[in-house]
Amino acid sequence: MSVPWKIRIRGLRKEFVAGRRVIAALDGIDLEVAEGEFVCLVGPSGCGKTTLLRILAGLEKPTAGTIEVAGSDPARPLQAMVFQEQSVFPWMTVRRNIGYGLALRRVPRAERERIVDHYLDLVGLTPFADAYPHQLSGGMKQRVSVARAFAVDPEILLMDEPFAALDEQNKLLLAEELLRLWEANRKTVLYVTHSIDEAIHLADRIVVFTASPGRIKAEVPVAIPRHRDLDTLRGHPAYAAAYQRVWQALRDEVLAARRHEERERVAGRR
Ligand SMILES: Nc1ncnc2c1ncn2[C@@H]1O[C@H](COP(=O)(O)OP(=O)(O)OP(=O)(O)O)[C@@H](O)[C@H]1O
Repeated sequence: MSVPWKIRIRGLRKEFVAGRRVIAALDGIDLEVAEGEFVCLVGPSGCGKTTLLRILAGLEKPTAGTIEVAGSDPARPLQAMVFQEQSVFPWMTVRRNIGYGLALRRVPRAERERIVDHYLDLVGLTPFADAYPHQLSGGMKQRVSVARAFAVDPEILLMDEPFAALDEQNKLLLAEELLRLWEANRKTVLYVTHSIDEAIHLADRIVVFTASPGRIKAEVPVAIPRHRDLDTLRGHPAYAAAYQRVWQALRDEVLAARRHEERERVAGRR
């Protein structure tokens, strides 16, 4: 049976208990993401974006509500996650890092090598296939992480500020490469970023969260055709409109998050 959504979230609430305090991280999240859609999540610090990805990755349990991921093929992993911090294995070569998930899934060696070669080529790391992570730049290591996530062909891809630690120019290049990969292989992606610019570059739809506890404040479709080219993107009339809508929704929430953090500081909880 086919469903119109790939991810469906209903009434999601997540609380954490820290000592005698209960922290509500997410509250009343309802969200549907279509198959092959690229959705960016933006919101003030601490609004629960990472928590939402971790719940989708099965690393946290919701306090209330439901999360469903429509799986089309039981042989494929449900999700793969790419984190901000470099999560490549330092003792493995680039080739073995990219093939790691495939080896875990016992994909036969010849098939594994074929897939790894394909992604090495797509992320431009073929000449570095036998290098170790300490021989690579930060941007190259993140390319390895992204290639590893695509290589296992997950139903959905969860990306938590994957390029945040990189300098601006590398961030732009990596975002372009990610789009190239995604356009060749339209996965359903949930991508967390603090950058409105990056969100408009990447997303079909931007979901703006409120300050903690995170609720959905606005959903902004990005009506800019693909293939999006950085040279012309910012001059597109829909760019300014999307930027303004996201920033208007976000501004008050960032201020609210800042006030909350100041109160916590005064109370000595930070
Ligand atoms: N394991 C935990 N125990 C207690 N509180 C937690 C835990 N994980 C997250 N929180 C709290 O839940 C809230 C949401 O955190 P989360 O990291 O999901 O926010 P975020 O939007 O990803 O923030 P940032 O943009 O700064 O990365 C925060 O108040 C955080 O302190």
